[in-house]
Amino acid sequence: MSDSEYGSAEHAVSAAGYTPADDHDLVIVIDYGAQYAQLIARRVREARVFSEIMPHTAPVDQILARKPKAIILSGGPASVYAEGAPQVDAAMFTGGVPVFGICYGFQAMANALGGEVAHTGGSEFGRTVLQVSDHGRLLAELPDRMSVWMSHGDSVVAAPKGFIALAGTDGAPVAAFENLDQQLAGVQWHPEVLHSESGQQVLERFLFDVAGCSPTWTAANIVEEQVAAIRELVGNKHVICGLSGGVDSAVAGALVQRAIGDQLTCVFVDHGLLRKGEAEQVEQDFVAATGVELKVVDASKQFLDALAGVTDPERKRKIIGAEFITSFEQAAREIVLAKSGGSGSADESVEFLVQGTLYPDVVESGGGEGAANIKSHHNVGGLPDDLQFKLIEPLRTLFKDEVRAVGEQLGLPRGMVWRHPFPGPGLAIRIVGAVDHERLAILREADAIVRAEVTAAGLDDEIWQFPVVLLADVRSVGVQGDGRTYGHPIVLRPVSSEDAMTADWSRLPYELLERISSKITNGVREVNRVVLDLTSKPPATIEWE
Ligand SMILES: Nc1ncnc2c1ncn2[C@@H]1O[C@H](COP(=O)(O)OP(=O)(O)OP(=O)(O)O)[C@@H](O)[C@H]1O
Ligand SMILES: O=c1[nH]c(=O)c2[nH+]cn([C@@H]3O[C@H](COP(=O)(O)O)[C@@H](O)[C@H]3O)c2[nH]1
Ligand SMILES: NC(=O)CC[C@H](N)C(=O)O
Ligand SMILES: [Mg+2]
Repeated sequence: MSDSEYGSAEHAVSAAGYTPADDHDLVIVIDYGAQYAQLIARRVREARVFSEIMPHTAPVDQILARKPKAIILSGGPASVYAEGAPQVDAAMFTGGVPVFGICYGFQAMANALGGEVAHTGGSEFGRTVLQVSDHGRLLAELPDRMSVWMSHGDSVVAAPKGFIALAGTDGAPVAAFENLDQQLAGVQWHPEVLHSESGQQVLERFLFDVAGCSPTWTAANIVEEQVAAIRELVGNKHVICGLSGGVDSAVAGALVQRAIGDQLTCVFVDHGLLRKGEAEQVEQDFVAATGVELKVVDASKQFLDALAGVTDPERKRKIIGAEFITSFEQAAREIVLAKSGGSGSADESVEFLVQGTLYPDVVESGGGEGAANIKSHHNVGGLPDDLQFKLIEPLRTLFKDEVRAVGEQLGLPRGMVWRHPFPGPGLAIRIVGAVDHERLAILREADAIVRAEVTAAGLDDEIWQFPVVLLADVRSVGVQGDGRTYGHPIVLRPVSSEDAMTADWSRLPYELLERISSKITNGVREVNRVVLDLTSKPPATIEWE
């Protein structure tokens, strides 16, 4: 992944992505292939310091050119002494910028500065007891013994010269160190995961007491900053916003509306892959709350024709990404025609498209080196190469919970801000197999039953998202009304999450599951079996495709 995809200053100019105003500190997380790089960035932001991720392949001068107030080196799968392992350029430690190493980053720092890293045979995975020998500044006022989360096979056996070792575990003789003169520190454990006792405090000790960062940033800051940036970028041009009824586009649309008022038209594409009642909801909720001009495009025939017979998830995603843009282009032409009284003159063309793209969409769409491409989100990796619009994506560096904070700041209704996410490709990626009208009708019915039951049980706020999936190419034998049936299974996939980067399966009450199961098998033709997905993310993802 290139650093511009991770959200560098570059796209801020071309696409009005978000970079914080100069008066906020920036902390760069260098990603060594960690599972938790996003989580580190989120924790730093929770400490009210803006943070972005860059790949470990970025040259040091490029990193320093962004003028970070501090750098954090993430964990990673490699061994520092293995051939081809990513190394830290020693220039990272002499640029006058404080650096904090976590796990692999800690080992790489030790290795680069003359300490010793070895495979001691004392691997530690999961909960581990840490004994503090010297609190130093990094662990000041924290308990002498802490339960921390480890995931390593290598250990630092000798700290580099000038460093003070602060703590150890059975498997890691040096589990934390600091060098205050050079503003360098590191820990073997993962302070970013919730299972690590005092994890957030350790990060904050580094940010504030070692690195001298100031806690000035909040997601709400972006309202003011983005409104000004968008106004300047757009001038008097007309802008369209892809509005889905979901949280992200509602917040992005409301933000842009605040900047440019009626120069904005929102475009809702009814692609025929929506859930029951969804189209109506967009009109009722968003238009009522904001008074924005809304254009509804019925493109269901185009989408379903283009998807006919397609079973490969990535192909579905690319087709949907391209069809969305075709719909937006068509809508833009019609809007220009209407505004110009039929003349459609060139200077009234629509140059900009607003999308509610979030940081996880960008990170997960990956590609290139560094992060793997898990799935192409229709609004990032699924975009066509010859895109005619310039993109405005004011939420491109934010996580979901941060977007919700911005939505509340903008005064959007609670029900809209806290709505469960629904993916842009809609039910197409919840039908495992080819998509057609009949299968969509089956899934739509089952999904409506699930949503009604969850709401009736008062559990909407407990569950982060609840995909309902149709295994359209799987059949199993059932017995219904004393007769044999050969129907499809429906999968229930309720999850808890904070930001969709990781998730756990929701422990729902058996009575609710039972009600859902019997209502679906009684009420939905073609379904004779209901199953529950008990997988966290990772190893699975939330959606099935
Ligand atoms: N039916 C649609 N019509 C127009 N634009 C859409 C539609 N579905 C998705 N989009 C665009 O794609 C973007 C990404 O979709 P995504 O589902 O991630 O976000 P969302 O729908 O705004 O929020 P949420 O994640 O809460 O569902 C949206 O922000 C929106 O700009
Ligand atoms: O707008 C979207 N376009 C997409 O192409 C897309 N794919 C997944 N999702 C949503 O992203 C979150 C993480 O999903 P996964 O765990 O399945 O990757 C979950 O909230 C998914 O619903 C999408 N949203
Ligand atoms: N999680 C990590 O960063 C692990 C670092 C290194 N691969 C080890 O096993 O020790
Ligand atoms: Mg959505």
